[in-house]
Amino acid sequence: MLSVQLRHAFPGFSLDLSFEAPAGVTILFGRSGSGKTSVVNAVAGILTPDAGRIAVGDAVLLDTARGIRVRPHRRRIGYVFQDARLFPHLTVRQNLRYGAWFAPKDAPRGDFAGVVDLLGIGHLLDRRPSALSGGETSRVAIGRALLSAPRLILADEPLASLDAARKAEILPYLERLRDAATVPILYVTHSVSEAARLATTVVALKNGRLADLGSPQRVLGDPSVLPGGPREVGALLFARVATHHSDGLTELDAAGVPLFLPRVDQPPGTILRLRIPAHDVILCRTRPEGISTLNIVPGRIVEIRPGEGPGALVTMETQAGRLLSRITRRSAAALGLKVGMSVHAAVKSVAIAPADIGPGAGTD
Ligand SMILES: Nc1ncnc2c1ncn2[C@@H]1O[C@H](COP(=O)(O)OP(=O)(O)OP(=O)(O)O)[C@@H](O)[C@H]1O
Repeated sequence: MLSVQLRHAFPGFSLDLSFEAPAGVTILFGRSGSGKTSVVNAVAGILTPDAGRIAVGDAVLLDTARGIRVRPHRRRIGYVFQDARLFPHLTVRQNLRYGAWFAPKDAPRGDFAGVVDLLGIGHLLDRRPSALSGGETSRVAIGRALLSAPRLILADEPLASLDAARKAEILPYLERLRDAATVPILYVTHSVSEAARLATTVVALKNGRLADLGSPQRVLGDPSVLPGGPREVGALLFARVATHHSDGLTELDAAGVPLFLPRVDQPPGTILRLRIPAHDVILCRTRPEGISTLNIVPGRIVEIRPGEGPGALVTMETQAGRLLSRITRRSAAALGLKVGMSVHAAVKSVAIAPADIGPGAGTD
């Protein structure tokens, strides 16, 4: 468990927040300038706040009241950067071992073979960084961080500079890391898809304050804390891969509700999380007929939240989980939508982007 309490004043900006990050991935989320990097810098020891306490388990890294301030290189933090910063003159194996070199003698030794296997880099061990693709370089850098016997992993927008194809290549390894790592991972991103794929917990920041903290299902459904506002709001559902059909569709089972998606390359039985953007969900008063949409999910309205513009966000409780639909207020009025009303949500199979689907169980 990482515990962070910070108070700091920059000219024109102040940070005042506290949160606890359990094992798994804690996504630090917020608009540009909300204070994410300042929090990361304080945890890393680059920024000494006016007041604060930072601890990982029993290890106190900072306690201004007690005059404790562990120096950055002694904090035992594994960093995963945007640019991987491998040593060009060392092989992959030597780069990985370099991580362990600086681990304290009494720290638990990282499991070299296990980390190599987790990241799928066994065939790269004798190569130099110049002979690696960008995605492979990132995986080696993650391995090096893991082998430094860290108490905590800090990842500051590690995928921000990569194109979509490379992100898609690395995200599965980060998912494996989330499920395998025993230490907390504090992960900064602006991307709601990345947050939905990886988060165990989401910490949302606004103007240097904690705006919300909780499960990705809940926090990613609140437009007021998302960096992109209502355009990014969506539901996070959990479903099991049931069958791959011969026409290229994969059938999922979301708590008994069948959902059809374009083929998802995961074996039957795998639990998936899928983000369903609210703007892709159509609401119908009655079960729609004669439409092309394959996924029709019955539910009950539990909230109607008018937006600042012409839109409204409707939350439905369904057997598959909470679904969100962004419609116009005009449509809400025309349909006479009210809390408690039974409705049907229609979700096109192809509306759910591959980047919004990944393995991972729920966190509630
Ligand atoms: N050393 C500093 N001196 C003065 N102001 C600072 C300093 N460091 C950060 N700030 C201010 O603190 C605020 C938060 O910055 P921070 O970099 O933590 O935000 P962020 O959420 O990480 O933003 P981004 O997503 O753009 O990286 C900004 O307004 C920034 O200008």
